Amino acid sequence: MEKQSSSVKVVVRVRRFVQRELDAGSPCLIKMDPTTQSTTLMAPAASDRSRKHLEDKTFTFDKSFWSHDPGSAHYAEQADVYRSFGEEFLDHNFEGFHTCIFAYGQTGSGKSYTMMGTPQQPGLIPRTCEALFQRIKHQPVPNTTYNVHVSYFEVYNEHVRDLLVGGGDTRYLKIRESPADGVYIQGLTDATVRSYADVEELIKKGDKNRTVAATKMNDTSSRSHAVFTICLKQIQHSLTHDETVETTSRMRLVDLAGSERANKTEATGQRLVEGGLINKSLTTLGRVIAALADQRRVVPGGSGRNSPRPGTPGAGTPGRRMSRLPTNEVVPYRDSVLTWLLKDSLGGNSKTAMVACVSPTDYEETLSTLRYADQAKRIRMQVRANVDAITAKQRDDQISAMAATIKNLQLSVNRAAERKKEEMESLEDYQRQVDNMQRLMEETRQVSDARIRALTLEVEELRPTNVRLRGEIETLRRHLGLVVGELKHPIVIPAELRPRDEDAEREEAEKEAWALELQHEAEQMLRDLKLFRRKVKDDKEMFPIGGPLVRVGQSEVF
Ligand SMILES: Nc1ncnc2c1ncn2[C@@H]1O[C@H](COP(=O)(O)OP(=O)(O)OP(=O)(O)O)[C@@H](O)[C@H]1O
Repeated sequence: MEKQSSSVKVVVRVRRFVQRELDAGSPCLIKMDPTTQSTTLMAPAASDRSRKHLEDKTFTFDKSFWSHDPGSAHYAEQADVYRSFGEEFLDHNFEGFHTCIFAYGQTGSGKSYTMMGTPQQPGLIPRTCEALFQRIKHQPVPNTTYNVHVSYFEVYNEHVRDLLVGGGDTRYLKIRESPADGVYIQGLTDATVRSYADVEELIKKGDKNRTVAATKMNDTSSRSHAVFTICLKQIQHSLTHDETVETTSRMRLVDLAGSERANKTEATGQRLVEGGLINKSLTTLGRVIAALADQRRVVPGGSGRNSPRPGTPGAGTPGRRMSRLPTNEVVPYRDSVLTWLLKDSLGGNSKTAMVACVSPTDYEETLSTLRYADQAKRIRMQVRANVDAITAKQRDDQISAMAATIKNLQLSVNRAAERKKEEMESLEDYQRQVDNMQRLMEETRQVSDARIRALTLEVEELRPTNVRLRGEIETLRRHLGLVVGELKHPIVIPAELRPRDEDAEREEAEKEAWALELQHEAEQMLRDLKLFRRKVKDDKEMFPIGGPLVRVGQSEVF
C-alpha cells in the first residue's frame, strides 16, 4: 500500500458554563465563526485584568464547535461532534488506517464529556463503537469476517493500569518495545467483543476502575490519562482467486487528564502529586508536538533518549507557551509514559485528531490550549493502510510457520517445565533428606533419653554398694595406715624375747606381702570410683533429662 501524507486534524470545542462559573458571574471569552471555523479568545474586561497586557487572539482550526449556548443556531451537540469527524475517522478504520483521537485541555474543560459523555449524552467513544457494530451488522462486505477486540488502560502517576481488570487489582503493567509490535503493554487485557453490548459492558467496567477525584475545578476530575483502543480486523475471502485480504486497523481514543495550576485547584497531598505528574506528561506531550510540528527536527526513528528532562531548558510548561527545542533535538517520546505509548499515534502511521477543549471563562489556560492546538495542526504524518492480500499458499505457509513457532514455543515451555520439574524433584529430594534427618534426630533423642534413664537407674542401684564400699575403703585405709605404721616403725622385741624359729620369720614375710596387696587394691578402687563419677557427670551434661527442643529451620534438633 502507498504511503500518503496526512496532517493532524485539530478541532476546538467550548463548553457551556458550569455552576461555579455561573455563581461567579464570569463572562464568556470565546467567540466562534461557523463560516471560517475561527475561534477568537477575547481579552477579559479591564476590571478583570491583571497587570499584564492581554489582547484578543484568533485561531483557525478544522472545526470550531460551539457547545456553549444550547439556544444558538450553531450549537454543537455530542452527535454533531461525532458526525463531524468521528464518522470520518471510522471510515478510515474500515479502510485499514490506524487512527487516534485525543482530547486535550485544562481541567474541567469538557474532555471526558467529549470522549465518553454521559448515558444520556454519549460521547465519541460509545458512538464510534456503536457505529462500528452497526456497520458490521448492516453493511457487511460480502465474504468478510470481522474481528473486534478492545483494551482500556490508564496512565496514572506515570504507571500503566489495566482498566478491564476488576477486583481492585492495582498492579502496574510494564511497557515493552519490539521491532515487530512497536510499543506495547505487557499483559494488557485485549478483550474480544462481538456486539456493542459487549463494549458497553467493558466501558462501564473500565470507567468504574478509572481514577477520578473531586477537585475545586471539577467534581469528577480525571486523575489519569485514559486510552481506549479498538482493533478491527476484516478478513475478506475471495472465492475466485483463492486468496484472502486482511485489513487491520487500530483506533485509539484518548481522554487526557487536564492540565491544572495548583493555585487554582488548591490541590494538596495526593491530588498535588497527581497534578504535578499530569503536568509533567502534558509538558512532554507539548514538546513532542513542538518537535513533530517542526519537520526539520524530526529524526526518523529517534528515540528521544537524549532529550532534556522536563524542567530543563527546552522543556515547556503547561499553561505557558511551548518553548523551542534545540535544532538537533530528536522527538522526546520516551520522556513520559504517555508520549512513549502514543508514539505511533503522534508521529507514526496514524491519522490523528486533537480535540482542544476549552472553558469559556479562563483566558490564560484557554490561550495556552489554543496555542497547543495551533502547533499540532502543523504535524504531518506518513500513513499507510494496513491491507495485506494473502494467497491460499501464503496463508498455508503462514499457518505452517506459525505451527512451527508454536511447536518451538511448546518445546521451550516443555523444557522450562522439565527444568522446573527437575528443580521440584531436587527440592522434594532435599525435603526428603530433611525429613530423614529429622527422623534420625528424633530417634537419637529417644535413644539418649533411654540411656540417661538407664544410667540414672544404675547410679541409684549402685548408690548402696558405693556407700558400703566407701565404708570398707575407710576401714581398709585405717587398717592399712596401722600396718604401714607398724612396718615403718616396727616394735623392736628384745633379742631374748624374739622367736628364733623359722615359722616366725615366714609369718613376718606373709604379713608384709598382704599389707602391700591391700594397699594396691585400695588404690585401684579409688581410681575406679573417680573414673565412674566423671563418666556419670559427663553423661548428665550431654543428655540432660527433659532438655529443651532446639529449632533449626523447619527441623527440630534436640
Ligand atoms: N459540551 C458540554 N455540554 C454540557 N456540559 C458539559 C460540556 N462539556 C463539559 N461539560 C460539563 O463540564 C464539567 C467538566 O467536564 P469534564 O469532566 O468532561 O472535564 P474534563 O476536561 O474531563 O476535566 P478533567 O481534566 O478534570 O477530568 C462536567 O460537569 C461536564 O458534564
